Amino acid sequence: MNTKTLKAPPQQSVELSLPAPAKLNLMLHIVGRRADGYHLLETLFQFLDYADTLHFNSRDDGQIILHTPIDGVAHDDNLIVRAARLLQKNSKSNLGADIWLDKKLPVGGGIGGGSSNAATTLLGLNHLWRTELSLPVLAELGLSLGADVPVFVMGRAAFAQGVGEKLQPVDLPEPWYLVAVPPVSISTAKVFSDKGLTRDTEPTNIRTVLKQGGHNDCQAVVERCYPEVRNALILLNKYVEARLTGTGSCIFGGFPNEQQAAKVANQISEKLPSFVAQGANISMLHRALQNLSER
Ligand SMILES: C[C@@](CO)(OP(=O)(O)O)[C@H](O)COP(=O)(O)OP(=O)(O)OC[C@H]1O[C@@H](n2ccc(N)nc2=O)[C@H](O)[C@@H]1O
Ligand SMILES: Nc1ncnc2c1ncn2[C@@H]1O[C@H](COP(=O)(O)OP(=O)(O)O)[C@@H](O)[C@H]1O
Repeated sequence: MNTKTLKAPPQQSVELSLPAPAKLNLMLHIVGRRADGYHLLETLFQFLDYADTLHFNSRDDGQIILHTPIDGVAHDDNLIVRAARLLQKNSKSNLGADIWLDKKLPVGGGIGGGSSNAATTLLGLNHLWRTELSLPVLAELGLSLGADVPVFVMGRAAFAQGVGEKLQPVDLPEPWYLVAVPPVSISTAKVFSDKGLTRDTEPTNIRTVLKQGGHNDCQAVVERCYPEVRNALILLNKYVEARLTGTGSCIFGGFPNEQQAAKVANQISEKLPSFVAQGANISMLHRALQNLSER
């Protein structure tokens, strides 16, 4: 196979291109643990207008081929390939797909790149293959791939409970965020298995969170284990109240407009890479699908 020619999608013949946006956890409380070891969370998810892009062409032979590998992730382990095969199995579709990924979201950054790639694959191929599974069915399928997949499938900013699958949509302000990317990739499983992680925050509710905010229980562990993140927080906190998203490594702060966020991004740029993006209550993926259905 000539991988060189396959690295980029064949521009003219791509049937469908869709974004796979990032998320932030504006707060993340750990309120307990299930018998299977998974943690019970309360978290506020908001999307960012900042995304990977996935390109899809359908195939008649049923094969799923991802042409753009991610370093350190085997083809068949990639959440894109796993999501495509899961949809194939559950829809009994005979079709396959050629898929290309333009990766922009940092891997292991706590902004949900892998889960978002999986959700975009489920919704994208559901559209391309005309398999017509409903969003709740796709969200349930997605949950078997990762705790974060359902929120990306549903596409609405939400207060989440359980392991992240019990979703209550919320309307939040949509500020501009500066998201700093410390030079480290963090394993979610490693943070959740840390002995020092506190797992006993009092359960709260959506109204209290919207009024009083919250914190991220993973932050203390990540600050202790990763000096890159600790130092990034010290730096960004000089300009704005900064917090970890998910299990890290990314940290973020909110601004009333793009200019103010970009100014700080510029001021820290020599020490800390970052990007600026607006918060979104409806994900870019859902806005793109809406546009398709209106065409
Ligand atoms: C912590 C959060 C917050 O949004 O995000 P990230 O920082 O990973 O982006 C998520 O709950 C992560 O969701 P996701 O990245 O899909 O995690 P999964 O693949 O399901 O789980 C990875 C591993 O983390 C642990 N895990 C995950 C979720 C959870 N509620 N409890 C856990 O204990 C388990 O050990 C699991 O094997
Ligand atoms: N398409 C994908 N994009 C990113 N990571 C993936 C993908 N498929 C599998 N992975 C695996 O999922 C892990 C978590 O990645 P990612 O979703 O970027 O981070 P986080 O869970 O911190 O938001 C990666 O380290 C990688 O091993």
